[in-house]
Amino acid sequence: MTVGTLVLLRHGESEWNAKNLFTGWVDVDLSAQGEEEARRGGELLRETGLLPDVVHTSVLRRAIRTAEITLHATDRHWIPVRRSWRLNERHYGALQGKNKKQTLEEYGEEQFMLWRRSYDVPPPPIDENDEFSQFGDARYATLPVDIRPRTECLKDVLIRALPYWYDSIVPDLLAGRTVLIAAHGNSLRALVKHLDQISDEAIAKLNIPTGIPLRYDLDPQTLRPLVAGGRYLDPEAAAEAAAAVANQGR
Ligand SMILES: O=C(O)[C@@H](CO)OP(=O)(O)O
Repeated sequence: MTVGTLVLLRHGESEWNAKNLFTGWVDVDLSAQGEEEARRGGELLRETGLLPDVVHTSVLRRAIRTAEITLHATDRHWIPVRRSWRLNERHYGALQGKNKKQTLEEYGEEQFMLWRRSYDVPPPPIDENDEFSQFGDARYATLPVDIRPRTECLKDVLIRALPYWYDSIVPDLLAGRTVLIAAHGNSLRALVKHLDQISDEAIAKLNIPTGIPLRYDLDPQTLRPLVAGGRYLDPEAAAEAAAAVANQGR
């Protein structure tokens, strides 16, 4: 059995990353720096000859635009694209729209980190009528109300992402394709947790930088990574940027 190559890409810096706001399902755009990061991501793919055959994104603008810019830079703007809410960022509940630094000051380090990085503690749910709720959003209109989240912890994200992984992404990999997933910090953390079998405790320390492609070569039988953690196409920039993500709020 053969297997294709998996490339994970967190969207470039968004306008709300730049303002240090919890974002989740709020559909903000890329910042100018984020657009530049997406272009650089595409250049890295082109330089290393890692040309995607198919792309999967969330239904959020920052991932969709990152995929477009990245593919444009690799001259692969024509490949098939599939989108699913199952690749969306983790729904940040009532924290959506709140400043990370102020939240840290108001609730303290322990609570802040529980909400931000614990595996199974979700933030408080968002009110349906909150200005940052997605309850009336047309793109989720066909989702039954009982699976439309009001908040999510990382475990919830993994549970809703796995059906898409197995039903839509794995078949592309088993067809030998190079598969690009353009998604989000926490939906990618959930996928990486699954692939690398990271413990519930250890996943709290894993941060994914914006705009740097992460390559995974997989065992064709088990679909587990041949190299744990995969390989960033620019490892030095990735380590520096991941440390900056870890320090957000401080
Ligand atoms: O705000 C968010 O939606 C995410 C990603 O930007 O933030 P964090 O890294 O704090 O989980």
